Amino acid sequence: MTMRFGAFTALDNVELKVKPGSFHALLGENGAGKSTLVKCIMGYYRPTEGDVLIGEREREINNPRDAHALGLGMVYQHFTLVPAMTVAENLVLARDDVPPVVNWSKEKHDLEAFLSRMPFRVPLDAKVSDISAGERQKCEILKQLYLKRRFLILDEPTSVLTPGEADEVLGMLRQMVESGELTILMITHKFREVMAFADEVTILRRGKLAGRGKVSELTPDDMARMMIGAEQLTVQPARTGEAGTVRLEVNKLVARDDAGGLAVHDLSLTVRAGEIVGIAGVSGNGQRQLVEVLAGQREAESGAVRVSGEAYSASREEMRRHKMSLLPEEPLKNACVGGMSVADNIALREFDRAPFARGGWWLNKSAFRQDATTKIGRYKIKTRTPDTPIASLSGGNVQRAVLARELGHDVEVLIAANPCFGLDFAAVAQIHAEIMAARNRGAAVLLVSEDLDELLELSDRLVVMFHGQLVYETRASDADLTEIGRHMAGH
Ligand SMILES: Nc1ncnc2c1ncn2[C@@H]1O[C@H](COP(=O)(O)OP(=O)(O)OP(=O)(O)O)[C@@H](O)[C@H]1O
Repeated sequence: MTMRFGAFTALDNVELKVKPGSFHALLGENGAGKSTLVKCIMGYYRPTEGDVLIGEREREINNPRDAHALGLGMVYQHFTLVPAMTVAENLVLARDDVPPVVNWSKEKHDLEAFLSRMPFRVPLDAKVSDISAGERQKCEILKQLYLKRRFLILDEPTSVLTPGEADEVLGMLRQMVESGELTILMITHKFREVMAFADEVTILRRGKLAGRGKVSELTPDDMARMMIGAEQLTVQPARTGEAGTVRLEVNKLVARDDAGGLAVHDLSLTVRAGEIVGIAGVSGNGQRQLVEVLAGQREAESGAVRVSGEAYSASREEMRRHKMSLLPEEPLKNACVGGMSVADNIALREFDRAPFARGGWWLNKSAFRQDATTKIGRYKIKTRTPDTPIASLSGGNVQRAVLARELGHDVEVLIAANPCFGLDFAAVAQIHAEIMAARNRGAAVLLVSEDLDELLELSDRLVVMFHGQLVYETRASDADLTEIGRHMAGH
């Protein structure tokens, strides 16, 4: 299969073979072409050249409906269920043949019968907004099975799950594969998952087939080599220096969520210069709203934030004065303008100052482009040109572009929310190294993450957030995982 976007070749004569009744992993760096390949299979894109064969027969897949009719289904990284509806409503209404009047008692009866054949159960009458991330992902998978799709493509299905939930969901899928009910193609960045659950692996590098084989005959090192070729991994600097004075101070902060519920409740926290404070917690416990208040994207109801001793209201001028940087989650949505170029997005913080602007209004576009070109090189952003719209970059490369903008200069306060979500291991190594280097240079870092390993690796101090409050605090070096897990679950 070959797929060109204009003059750019995203997939170059790639071959992928998935055996029936197998669990196949698809690996590759950010921008390697994984999503493009599966979108071609699912009929979202029409490949420039190449075919999809199912059971050795060439098949015409012009749109996702054709793919569904052939039994192909896709589960995404983010949830697609309607939160305000029940699980049963979500399942029934996803069908192509929903009758104009639904006989719910019959449908429920049929659903119960369907569930009794499945290796895992979900609460049919619960509202999707009330169930955990693990249960939601199980529902997404059940929905595909309910719609009679027997070849499932999973695009990083565990990135919103805790390691325990991920193992549970993948373990159940593995059982279904072993019993011959299902075939799976899974995009992932986690070698642990590949080693534990997959039979075979295909590896892409820069749009080309870089390797494939049986997982039992490969080590994570072999796979990493095929993924990155001769590129060098960034080495993480050692932790140096002691924490200094308080830089960021949050005092009795109260903030509400969009529905008016209390999301952040009387929260107080300090972060010192040269210190990384990690916030652990299951997503949905107020972390997002806390970061939004610090980023100036949400009004606090009460409480105060101080930066370097001064009152702080998240204005652009204050952020500039205090050298604050932000790495929010979902960077394309929260930190970029999708239709604008990579260069313009990189310049968003500084565009109205010299050398990018003169007299406050004349914008020097060539200065934008020059600065962007340097940062594109330094942060290894895979983009055709600095003028390419940022929305057409792969997810990992959007993240790198935001990183280049936010960390490409002096930083005194850094607020990062799930900064490595969806990134390949080389990018994770680079971002972790950048965050540690900023800390070592004296920045105060607040790191919100759902990845406990990341928090333990980077933090000096760790706090647990539950129901909008900080319920536990420990030095990362003394952290006890069971204790942290207990507090994350609210016990
Ligand atoms: N609609 C599009 N228009 C132009 N270029 C695109 C489009 N979609 C993808 N690309 C380019 O194709 C390349 C492969 O992107 P793709 O999303 O397939 O990567 P990926 O391996 O899934 O990466 P990630 O792990 O970051 O999700 C990238 O360089 C991207 O910029």
